Amino acid sequence: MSDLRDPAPYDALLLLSFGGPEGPDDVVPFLANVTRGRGIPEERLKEVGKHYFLFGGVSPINAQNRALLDALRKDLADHALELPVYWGNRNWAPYLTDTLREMVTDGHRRIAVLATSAYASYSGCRQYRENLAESLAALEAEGLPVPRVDKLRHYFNHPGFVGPMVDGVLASLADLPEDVRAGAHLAFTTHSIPVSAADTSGPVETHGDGGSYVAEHLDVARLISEAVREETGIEHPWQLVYQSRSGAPHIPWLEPDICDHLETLHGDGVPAVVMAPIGFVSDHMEVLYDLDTEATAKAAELGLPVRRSATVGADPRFAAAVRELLLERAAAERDRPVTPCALGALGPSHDLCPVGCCPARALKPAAAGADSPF
Ligand SMILES: CC1=C(CCC(=O)O)c2cc3nc(cc4[nH]c(cc5[nH]c(cc1n2)c(C)c5CCC(=O)O)c(CCC(=O)O)c4C)C(CCC(=O)O)=C3C
Ligand SMILES: [Fe+2]
Repeated sequence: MSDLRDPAPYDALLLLSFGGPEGPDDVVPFLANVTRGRGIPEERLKEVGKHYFLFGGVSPINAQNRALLDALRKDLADHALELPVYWGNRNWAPYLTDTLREMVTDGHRRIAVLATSAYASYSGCRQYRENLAESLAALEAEGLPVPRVDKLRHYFNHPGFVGPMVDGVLASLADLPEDVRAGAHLAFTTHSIPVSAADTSGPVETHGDGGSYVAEHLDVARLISEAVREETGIEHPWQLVYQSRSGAPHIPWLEPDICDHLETLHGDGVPAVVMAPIGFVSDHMEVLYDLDTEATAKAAELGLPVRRSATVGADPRFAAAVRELLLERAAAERDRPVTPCALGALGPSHDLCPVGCCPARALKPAAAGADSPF
């Protein structure tokens, strides 16, 4: 087998996600799981609960993950790779510990993990690694074998992630009324995080200089806007903005918020805006509520035409990218030479988070990093 067709040493793939409620009775226990020990104000929780109830208590994230599972299984089968794919979540069923227990019981010992979070940050990377460590510790306490888990690198700049978003922005531009299309601005949005978390995101070398989180998003935004310009011949002005802020108001988070940004653009006479949620792998509740509901209502109030571009979701190009990431990492684990695939100025992200990468407020064991206890 050529080096890039052999999944060994991996014997299974785990899709690791956030999880979300599947009905009204799930909403409060789900939010309790998410916020365990995190000091999110009561007011904010009530508000976010309302967002879920507005959609019948059902988060879109689980259906998105089921579709991605199907796409991954199809892609692997189409490439004659017999690697089983499992799914586990940090905050709702199927829970990560239960899935890992099932994987170990099925005989798997060397697991590649794809997290549905493309960028470096505490919330998007280390928190997933902490949850992996907790689940592995639970298996150990049950007397079960502890598998080795390797988290696949951040894929924000992989062509299989960027390409579908370029198509999404082009489709949204085409959907705008013709008279405002050429003047449209692109507003790339991502989850706001505390400025202190942004500044310490990624490896220690990037800390204090704004961190990896913002740099990675800026690279993706630039890649998408350049590809759009190449396709349309028009240079649409763009900016990276934020959404879904939580936490106490006196703590600084990344700004501006998308709604304030829409107001500013409207005040500047901008005729239309495409909102591109590059920070989200699929249509999460943040996309459905904060953009499609709240920001879209804000734009209507201003009389500003807006469109929200598609997330990557279960695009077959993304499924293929996951296979490529796995095969590249498998070859690297076998000490074979590989050239990791990445676009943009930052290059391929690290395979193993170094010590101090995306630090937590309180140090906890984290798996799949240089200082993993497993
Ligand atoms: C960077 C980032 C991502 C992207 C990376 C990734 O995808 O993981 C992400 C994803 C998600 N966040 C989600 C939901 C929530 N996040 C919360 C709270 C927070 N998120 C934060 C950051 C992020 N979050 C932060 C800094 C907080 C503050 C509290 C804390 O420091 O922990 C809260 C509590 C209430 C609130 O504050 O909003 C909820 C309910 C869902 C599920 C949505 C669905 O159901 O479709 C998803 C995919
Ligand atoms: Fe990290």
